[in-house]
Amino acid sequence: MNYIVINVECNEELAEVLQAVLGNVGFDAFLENDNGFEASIEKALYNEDEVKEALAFFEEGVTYSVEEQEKQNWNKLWESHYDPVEISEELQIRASFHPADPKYKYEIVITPKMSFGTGHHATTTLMLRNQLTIDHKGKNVADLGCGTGILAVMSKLLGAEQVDACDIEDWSCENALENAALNNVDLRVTVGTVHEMEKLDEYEIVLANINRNVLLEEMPTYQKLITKGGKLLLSGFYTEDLPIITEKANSVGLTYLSHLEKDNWVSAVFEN
Ligand SMILES: C[S@@+](CC[C@H](N)C(=O)[O-])C[C@H]1O[C@@H](n2cnc3c(N)ncnc32)[C@H](O)[C@@H]1O
Repeated sequence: MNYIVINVECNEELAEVLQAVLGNVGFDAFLENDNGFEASIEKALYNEDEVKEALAFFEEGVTYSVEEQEKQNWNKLWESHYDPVEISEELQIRASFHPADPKYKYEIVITPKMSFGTGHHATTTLMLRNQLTIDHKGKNVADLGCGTGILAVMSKLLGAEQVDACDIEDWSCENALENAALNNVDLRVTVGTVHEMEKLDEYEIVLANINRNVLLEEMPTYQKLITKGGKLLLSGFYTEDLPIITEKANSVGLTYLSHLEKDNWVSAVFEN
């Protein structure tokens, strides 16, 4: 399978914004470098006009080039650039080629490949930080849009009993299972959306780091998936979208509890 990779040269501030813009037109893997970042998308999903239109607004201070790459090359590139990330004093995310660091209570080892969820993106960081504040012991957890499976693995490290994960991309599901094995935990992983998960079980904790529109559309199903008193952790949307997300959550019977912010991204906690 081939991928379209856009190499964007810009400053750090713009990189955050542009990654979000490209995320909205389907790009789902981002690799930062000294001059900006690279973003990739499966070739079949790439729409050149849509991308040109999205980037036209940012002509000043941004240059970019587009190339086609094979999946394998992208993975090699990723590995050579991947640094460990400290999420909190307790938690570090690293690759298997980095040494373990005993100063952390929790470590998650990730081989990211093409999937989103390396710990480098603000939304992943915020979800993990929210998870660290929630009691997972003995609970059933669903991770919707699992990417690398990083949040699902975290749930297991925090003592969850059963963790089910799903993603619409089959390569993410494969990668989540690979990462589960790297961290010596068991996950059940399904290709598909929350509608597949509905058939499996009910959950005391539901995690969904996807995007604003998907969250708004799927919110009624999230509510049905969560046991009474259970928690819903959401991310993938900006600070200015917190009111509309909260309004939708309230309309299906979920109560806002708290939220964290980083680089204009949010992760919010709701209760059923
Ligand atoms: C922002 S990434 C989050 C990855 C990981 N959970 C994390 O927190 O870093 C969103 C993931 O959701 C997947 N996705 C997009 N729409 C989805 C949907 N409706 N249902 C399930 N997964 C979806 C994408 O393929 C992508 O892997």
